[in-house]
Amino acid sequence: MLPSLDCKSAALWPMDAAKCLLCAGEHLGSHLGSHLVAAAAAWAVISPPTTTSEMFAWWLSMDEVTWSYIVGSFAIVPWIFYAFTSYVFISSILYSRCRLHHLSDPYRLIEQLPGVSVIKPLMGVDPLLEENLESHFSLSYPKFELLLCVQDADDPALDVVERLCKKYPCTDCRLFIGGKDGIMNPMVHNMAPGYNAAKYDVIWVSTSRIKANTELLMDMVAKLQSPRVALVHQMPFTTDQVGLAAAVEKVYFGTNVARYYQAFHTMGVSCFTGMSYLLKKSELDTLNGLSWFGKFLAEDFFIAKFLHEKGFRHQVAAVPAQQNVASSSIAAYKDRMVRWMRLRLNMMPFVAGFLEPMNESIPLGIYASWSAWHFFGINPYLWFSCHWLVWFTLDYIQLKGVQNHSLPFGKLTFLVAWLIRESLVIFVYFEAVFGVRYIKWGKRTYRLSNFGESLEISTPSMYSHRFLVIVFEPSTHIISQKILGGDIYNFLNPVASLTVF
Ligand SMILES: CCCCCCCC/C=C\CCCCCCCC(=O)N[C@@H](CO[C@@H]1OC[C@@H](O)[C@H](O)[C@H]1O)[C@H](O)/C=C/CCCCCCCCCCCCC
Ligand SMILES: O=c1ccn([C@@H]2O[C@H](COP(=O)(O)OP(=O)(O)O)[C@@H](O)[C@H]2O)c(=O)[nH]1
Repeated sequence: MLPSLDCKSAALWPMDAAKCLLCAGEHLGSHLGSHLVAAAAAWAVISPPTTTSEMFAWWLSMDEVTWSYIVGSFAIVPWIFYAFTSYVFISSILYSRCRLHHLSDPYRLIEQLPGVSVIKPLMGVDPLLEENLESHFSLSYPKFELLLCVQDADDPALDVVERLCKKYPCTDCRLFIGGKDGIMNPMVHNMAPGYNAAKYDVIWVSTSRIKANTELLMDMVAKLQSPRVALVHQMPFTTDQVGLAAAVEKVYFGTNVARYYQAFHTMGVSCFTGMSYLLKKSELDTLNGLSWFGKFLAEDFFIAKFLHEKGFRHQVAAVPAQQNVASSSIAAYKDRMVRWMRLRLNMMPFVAGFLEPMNESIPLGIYASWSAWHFFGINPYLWFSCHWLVWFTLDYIQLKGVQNHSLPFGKLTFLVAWLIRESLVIFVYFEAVFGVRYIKWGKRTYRLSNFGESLEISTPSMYSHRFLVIVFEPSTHIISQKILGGDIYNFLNPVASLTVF
């Protein structure tokens, strides 16, 4: 039964009036019918609520003042994000202009350059792998060794390694094949024998994508000399490659990543990506050595965390890391972003799950446009357009600062790549959230839990039963139910979905 109401005492706009109409409806017909009649009448006869507070108050039968406080609190949040984002934009643009690309002079700081053990984990071949490896073989640093770690004996990277060993017979170089048993993280598994055999205290982990040069190594070595510093890392960036996918990658690393990387550095917060970094082996060994970090998938995050907790500072190298790969595609870029996002979601759920997306241009723009309308009555479309224009312009300035010379593409390509990057974030986020525990890297899928601290190799049975899909097959006109043989990652990936169906 519907609550009975004294219709005469109604007419307190709009809730009571609606209830009164509901009451009238009760006398007229069926239960559901009465609700519909009442709702339609309330909207048709009485003018609908005009402010957000009135609307919520009306919907949820709550007093309007309480709702206006609640809605007002929500409307303030984007301005806090704006304040933070403004700091991030300004500090990182200034950082790129004033600190980045300013090399330390090692000879001024150090009398004798220390030896460096360079560890290169290798798996598979990219057309530019040889160029990347050669840039390490040909370093003119006075004392270094190359520790080349190849995943398994039939990896095609071995041919490239053999060719370069013959070409540079004077380079101190050793080869390790097959990794160290019992280590989950595939990259650490691969690098462990090289790390254990290193003869110098300064270790440089330089992944296969990285193209190196002597100046950047000198700069990193100089920065590592302070007794308070145990880790020097390069901010990730890319070399100049042709194609839209390469432009999207450059835009991502040169805008979004650079912004956080540099701004957090100015705040003393470590933002670290483990694709190219120098560390003191003696200090990592007091934390049980590199192999111990192989129990995490995000070894870089935990190395940085534990060294920081030991009281060490981290330094950012003057030169951004030059990821030099030819075989990039937007799908591969998206998959990498999903993998990284899942890692961050496991390790920092609140930061990656809420703060990070809320500080992306589209969600923040929509939120702030509503807030500007709520507080000041500003047209939300106008606000969003201005918001995007400012964001776009600042990103362009940021990218130019990180690039430090002319970009390999024009403004129109930048616009297209930027739009793709900003829109893809939303898909990446949702794909990462569904199936957040499962991360595919190298040849395996892993399952993470306990804030990224527990890691196990995932078997198909652990996730194959999770998604029941209704399939319509046009050729036979049959509607059937199928169990998806993978996690939602496959479901959201159009290419994989086609294969499954
Ligand atoms: C009030 C608003 C607050 C906004 C806060 C926004 C927070 C944004 C946070 C992070 C964005 C930075 C993104 C940097 C790129 C990260 C890349 C990444 O995810 N890397 C992971 C995987 O690394 C690879 O692992 C394999 C290895 O071989 C590869 O070479 C690696 O690249 C990596 O594991 C994760 C690193 C996490 C770094 C983020 C640390 C940020 C900490 C921010 C703390 C924020 C506090 C905010 C306080 C206001
Ligand atoms: O199973 C694997 C996966 C990766 N790697 C190496 O780990 C490094 C980082 O891999 P990738 O570029 O895939 O990581 P990302 O930078 O995308 O996180 C590279 O040198 C790879 O050769 C490895 O040795 N074994």
